[in-house]
Amino acid sequence: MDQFLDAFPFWYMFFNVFVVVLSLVFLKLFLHCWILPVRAQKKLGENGFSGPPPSFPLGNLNDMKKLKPALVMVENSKSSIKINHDIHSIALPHFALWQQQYGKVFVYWLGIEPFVYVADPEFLSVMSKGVLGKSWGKPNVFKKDREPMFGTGLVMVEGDDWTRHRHIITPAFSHVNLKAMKTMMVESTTNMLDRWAIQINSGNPEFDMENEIIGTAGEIIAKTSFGVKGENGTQVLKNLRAMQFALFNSNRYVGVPFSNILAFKQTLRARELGKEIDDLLLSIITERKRSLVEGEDHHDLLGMLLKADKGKFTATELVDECKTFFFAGHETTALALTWTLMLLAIHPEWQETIRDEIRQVIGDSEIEYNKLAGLKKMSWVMNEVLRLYPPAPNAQRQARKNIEVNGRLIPNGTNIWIDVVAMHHDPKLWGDDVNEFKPERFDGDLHGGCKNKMGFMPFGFGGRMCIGRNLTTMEYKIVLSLVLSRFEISVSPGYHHSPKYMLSLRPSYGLPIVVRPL
Ligand code: HEM
Repeated sequence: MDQFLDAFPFWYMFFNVFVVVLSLVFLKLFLHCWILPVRAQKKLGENGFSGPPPSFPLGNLNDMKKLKPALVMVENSKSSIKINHDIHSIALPHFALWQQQYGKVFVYWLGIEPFVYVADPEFLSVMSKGVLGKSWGKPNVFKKDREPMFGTGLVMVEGDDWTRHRHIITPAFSHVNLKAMKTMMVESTTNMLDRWAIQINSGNPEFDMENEIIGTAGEIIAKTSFGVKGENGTQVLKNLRAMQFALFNSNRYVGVPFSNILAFKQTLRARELGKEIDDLLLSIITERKRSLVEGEDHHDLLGMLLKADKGKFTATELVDECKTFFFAGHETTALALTWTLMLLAIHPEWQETIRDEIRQVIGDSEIEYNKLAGLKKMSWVMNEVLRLYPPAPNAQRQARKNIEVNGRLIPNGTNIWIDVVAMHHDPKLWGDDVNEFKPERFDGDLHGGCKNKMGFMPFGFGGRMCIGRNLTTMEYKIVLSLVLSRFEISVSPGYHHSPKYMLSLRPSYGLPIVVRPL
């Protein structure tokens, strides 16, 4: 070997450079995967953050995977079905267990990423106050993982970029603009209900409501975001759903070094679909820009953005915002409606109350946007559903510098995991009836009587509160009004109540509902 290297000085030099580069790569990996996490763990420990002991390289992922979501007993008697809504330990058993051991604020690890778990609204309100609030970004580990879904859309951007995006996008969600979307929502919902009527007439009154509503909500969000018309639109919708499936219907190890290689097939598939979606959306945007010059109007979010934007967004940013609207607004709204149908199906008295209100406020005429605000009891029901079954069951942040909260230092780079389900089901915040379906708790109280205002946060908190909440409320009220005006619903005996966490909070086995025309 030495003779070979002496004879070939070039190879000798190359070998040396290769060894140095390889050593540097190993050193960087060692620093990133071992030294920094160990240092972070030590610092967090010194600041009083304890938690379940992590192992390398999975952190606490194995403990989390071991504790599987359980099935809740559904009491089925002749007259009624009783369902237990105490779901925290069902959907998130690891957090319920660790909370008992370490309290409402503790540290756990996703791979080599430390997460401070927070289920204490007091802690949350201190950490998100004023200047402190600006010190938080979105976890890099999720930005990378969800890049094909959100890119640099509003959900993921931070700092000055976030201010710019939010400023440009906010007017698109104004009441005037939302009003123009009513027809699209009524049209898609009526098509679904007409299909139901045909199926019931053919002798099959049972529907998987999760499927039904997700399909219709997907169509609505695609129409209201970027106009789903034509082949391009339908293809985008299909690809968007396939990408979400590729990313989240698999066993992935977020936070574990090289986990992308472990889930190579899914990652590749998501990237391929992402590329196709980007190309399709780009062609829709180019076409829209052309038709805008010709004075054509489009009453969807993209149309409104293009009109207001006047070149402030690049084409890539517009593509990312369209994807963001779809992913942030599609399943969340669909699941709010799905859980509502489950709860109303087991509470026929509330079906009747809401139906009366619809008769009084809307009557037999066509739904008008301005009348939706008058559906007050429906708003209570919506809030109560979002409390018991929040479609966005957590929020995450990452410290962009060393931050002190209540005298405890959270080191730069530490992630925060806010457990919304835990806070929404905490008897100390809501009282002994916390797990009962009681929409009237929101009568005259936007926080439903919660002892701490931060304890109820279905749409997030602070400046990053959901930008689509008015759109969602409008869609929710339109779909529910149309459903309850034509049908009454009950839960099928085949329903298994087992809410599970998969990005959103969803039924594990669908939601079979029996539908009867009124
Ligand atoms: C029931 C329905 C919905 C729920 C429960 C929901 C929930 C949330 C939550 C919790 C956040 C804050 C996330 C965080 O702090 O990290 C958020 C942000 C966001 N939501 Fe929604 N959302 C819903 C519907 C929608 C709809 C219909 C759209 C758009 C069409 C939308 C678009 C967004 C966007 C763009 C953000 C990021 C806002 C920002 O960071 O400035 N959401 N949503």
